[in-house]
Amino acid sequence: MHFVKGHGTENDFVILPDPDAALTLTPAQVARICDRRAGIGADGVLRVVRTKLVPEVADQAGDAEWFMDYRNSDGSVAEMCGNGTRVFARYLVEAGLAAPGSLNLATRAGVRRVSLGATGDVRVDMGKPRVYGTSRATVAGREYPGLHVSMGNPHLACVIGEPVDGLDLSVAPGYDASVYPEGVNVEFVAPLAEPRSVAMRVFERGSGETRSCGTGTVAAVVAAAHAAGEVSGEWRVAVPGGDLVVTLDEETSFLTGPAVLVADGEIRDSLFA
Ligand SMILES: N[C@@H](CCC[C@H](N)C(=O)O)C(=O)O
Repeated sequence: MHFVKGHGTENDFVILPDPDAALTLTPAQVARICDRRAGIGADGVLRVVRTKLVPEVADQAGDAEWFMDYRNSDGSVAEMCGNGTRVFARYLVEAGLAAPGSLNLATRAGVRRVSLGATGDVRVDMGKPRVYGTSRATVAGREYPGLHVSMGNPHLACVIGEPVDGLDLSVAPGYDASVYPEGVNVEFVAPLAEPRSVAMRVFERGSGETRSCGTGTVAAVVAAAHAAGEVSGEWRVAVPGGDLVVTLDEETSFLTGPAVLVADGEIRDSLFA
């Protein structure tokens, strides 16, 4: 099985080209591929498959030729992955499966429009963030209030009054399972000195702490903007893996940043066994 490795601000993925939907990928296989010692290592898997061959999404995918089948590193399925869409689009262009410019991608959360050149940053229209009130995360016995934001997948974005570096995210933050029955991605967000600039760390559902999360950065900006009494504007989000730009307007949100492919290889059958 051919694979490509890529990342977006160090949120890293194993890309599995499966244009004809020949691959049945089990959660255990995904977890083995993503294992950083016994496998290739990644925060998640992006299976690249023709949308028309995936009945669960084909009906709502419009003209999106390619479906991003995203899996977390524990093998669980997620609705959306913002950095994943950017890396997926970079792969399509570099593989000659799409031309530079704008293209629609199918995801489990709906169609996302991605814009990119032959090289350089990738921008994705992430859709309108949905805010469902407030909730709380717990870290090391301390409670942090946050905003419940849906980016197609669930987020709890907590603006905190301290630097994010000091948080112990080696253990999953606690959350209210009655609010998030399917689990949640938890962001901790600290405003920086420059206007519209925040630092963020994230504990992702199904992957643990990662060095970046695209849907999480948009949720973080929604929470930071909400705290600042703003609803639109361009924000810089500093994550452990680099910098991303999030733009909010009344209708939608955009995520812009680097997406890089770093390796090609073959997975041996023994990893799938
Ligand atoms: N890293 C992703 C989000 C991946 C899915 C998430 N862990 C979930 O389960 O919802 C991103 O860049 O958005």
